[in-house]
Amino acid sequence: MPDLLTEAERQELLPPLGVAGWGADPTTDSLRKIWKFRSFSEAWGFLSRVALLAETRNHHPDWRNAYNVVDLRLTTHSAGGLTRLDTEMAAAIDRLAGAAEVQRDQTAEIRCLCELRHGGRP
Ligand SMILES: C[C@H](O)[C@H](O)[C@H]1CNC2=NC(N)=NC(=O)C2=N1
Repeated sequence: MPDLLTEAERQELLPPLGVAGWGADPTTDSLRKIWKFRSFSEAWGFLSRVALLAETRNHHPDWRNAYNVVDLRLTTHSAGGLTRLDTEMAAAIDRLAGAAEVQRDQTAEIRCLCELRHGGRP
């Protein structure tokens, strides 16, 4: 089983991920990132690539997809928190996202293209 990150490892590994738009979800000790793609098709392409990566690494994200938005969390369930599997997977996922807008404020409501139908401004 992978070891939980030590405090020193967190201080080394997490800040660069923060710069890349990953947030720390304190309640579940996980990394979270939210992408907004130009279409559902692009979001689904990304999900497919991440799914294949997850299978090859046997390490799986917890995620939600609403139309063009992907909201993804990484944690190591068996260890009960963050391990190197998560930080390494976060970096690998970043290489798969392509052209997508990152929603950095994770406290803001998630707005997807579907709201256009209701007169919203995504
Ligand atoms: C049996 C199998 O190795 C485990 O269930 C794996 C699969 N994928 C996993 N993914 C994640 N994120 N955490 C785990 O603990 C985990 N465990």
